[in-house]
Amino acid sequence: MTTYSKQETLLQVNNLCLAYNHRPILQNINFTIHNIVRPNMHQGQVVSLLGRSGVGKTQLFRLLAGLQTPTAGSIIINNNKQVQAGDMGVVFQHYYLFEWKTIYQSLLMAAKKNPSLAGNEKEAIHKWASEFDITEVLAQYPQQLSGGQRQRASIIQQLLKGSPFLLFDEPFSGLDVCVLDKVTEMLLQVSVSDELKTLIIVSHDIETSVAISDTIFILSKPPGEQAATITKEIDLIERDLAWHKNVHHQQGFIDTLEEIKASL
Ligand SMILES: Nc1ncnc2c1ncn2[C@@H]1O[C@H](COP(=O)(O)OP(=O)(O)OP(=O)(O)O)[C@@H](O)[C@H]1O
Repeated sequence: MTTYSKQETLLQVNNLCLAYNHRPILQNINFTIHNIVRPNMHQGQVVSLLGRSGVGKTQLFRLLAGLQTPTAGSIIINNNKQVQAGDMGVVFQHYYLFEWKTIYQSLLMAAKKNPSLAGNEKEAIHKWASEFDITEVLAQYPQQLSGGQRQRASIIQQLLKGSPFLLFDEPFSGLDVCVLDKVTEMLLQVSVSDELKTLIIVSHDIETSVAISDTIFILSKPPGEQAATITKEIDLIERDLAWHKNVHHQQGFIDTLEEIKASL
């Protein structure tokens, strides 16, 4: 079992509710993300929110991104600040990039928003571009890129902004197996780049999410209820399933997938 400790609270969701015209969609959502520390390791957090189609994942994603106001409850980051639009780096499913700007121009705009990069924007862009293999497309426009290249460019765009939180909407959907492997590797690389970097992945891809996360939260509707809530938290570290490569064949991994399927 890997040695680790859970330290300060990075994000706290308290009794979050959302309703449209008095129709409840999300009810009393509560969860906490802690800073996970392993001795001599740079280790961020990778958390997945899993749920069936239509259960309310996109609504929860929009609330976490600060793009939607809850009907009740709160999302607190940095101990006492209510989350607002712009606090989190948001990677949308369709990899939003400025179509009329080259990739380099878009990345430069993002880097200029990050005061800690002042004067070093160009170096930071080239470092991430080289690390994620998009150097050769920096001078091109988004429509000239493949889906995988667009995805990497839009992740780098958010990384350059420097937010400690990165929120991903369905990052694995529509990817072929080879690209999927690259994307999961890239996300893990991002998570170890900084101890306080927190990746929150909203997805319905159970297998990929379990393979790369340290914690899983299940969003589902309890029997007889109209609205969804977090019905289960699975600590993959406790199960010794986090931070291992090739975890797919372990019995604990297979059992966890079955458990999640039964809970959705
Ligand atoms: N603007 C809106 N007004 C009223 N109801 C809405 C609105 N937006 C979403 N909903 C409802 O909220 C519920 C959850 O939708 P949401 O898009 O969050 O689901 P999801 O889990 O992301 O689904 P999928 O995985 O299929 O994208 C649905 O019943 C939907 O009809």
